[in-house]
Amino acid sequence: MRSFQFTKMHGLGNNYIYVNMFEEDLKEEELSSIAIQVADVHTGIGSDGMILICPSDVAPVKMRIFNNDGSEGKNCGNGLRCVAKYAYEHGIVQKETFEIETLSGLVEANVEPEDGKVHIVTVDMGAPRLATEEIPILVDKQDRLVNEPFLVGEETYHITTVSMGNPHVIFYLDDIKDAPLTTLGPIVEKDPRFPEGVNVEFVEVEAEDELHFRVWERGSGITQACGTGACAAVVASVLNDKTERNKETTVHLAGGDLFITWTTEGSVKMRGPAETICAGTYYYK
Ligand SMILES: N[C@@H](CCC[C@H](N)C(=O)O)C(=O)O
Repeated sequence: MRSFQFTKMHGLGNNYIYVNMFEEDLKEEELSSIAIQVADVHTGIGSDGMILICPSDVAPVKMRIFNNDGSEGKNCGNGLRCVAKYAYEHGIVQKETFEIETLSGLVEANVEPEDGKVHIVTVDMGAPRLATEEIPILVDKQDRLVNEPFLVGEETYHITTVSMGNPHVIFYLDDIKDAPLTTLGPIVEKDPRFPEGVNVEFVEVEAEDELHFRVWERGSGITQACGTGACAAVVASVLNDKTERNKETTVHLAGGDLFITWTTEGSVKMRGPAETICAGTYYYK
């Protein structure tokens, strides 16, 4: 039997098994299968997926995220806050502001320690990418998709697409309680017009600085929160003239609140919690 040490952490209930790859040595070709195993609630630990905290050539630390179906994502907002907390608390970094490498580029994290422990982290997520080829979505239009008609079956919806390093599609609803998470979510996630799949988000506008948000995540299904998705929802809401640029917007997710600003300088700043659940040894064959 083989084993590795893990820490389970969550950001607003979006929970992952974190593995410190400065100390552990998991085989590259087994990462996808290990993510599926640890995420299983019956025979594993139970989680939305697995996140690796890795050495980097260009930053003090690098994050890799695997969804609970074993697919590798390119970014994870809640994961970034937890990686920042872990890196600071475990001495991987000594500064309160530092860069984290992701598969979609570098971001900057700022931790707010109290007695050596971190509970709140702000991440400068960089600029959203809006061009259709950067989402990617296969449509004739080359520039951004904002409130564009989108046919699913016989129903026409209106969508806005945003990449925060990973793909998001936003649908607006009058009442978040009606979000068709398990019906529209999986169909749109795998729609061939999104060649890499997509994270599907439903948003209700409460006020010009307040949104309600629910998500069907690519590769993981319903989760309590999606940090990149909440950032994408704030960007989409500015593009749709529902909220204001450079003004902090409170996003109410199933697991709690995130505070997000799309700054006039271009980047999206996300502030929110990061918590440790437990740590231990995971055994596998
Ligand atoms: N929960 C995450 C996003 C995780 C990756 C996503 N499912 C993808 O495949 O792009 C977040 O907090 O951003």
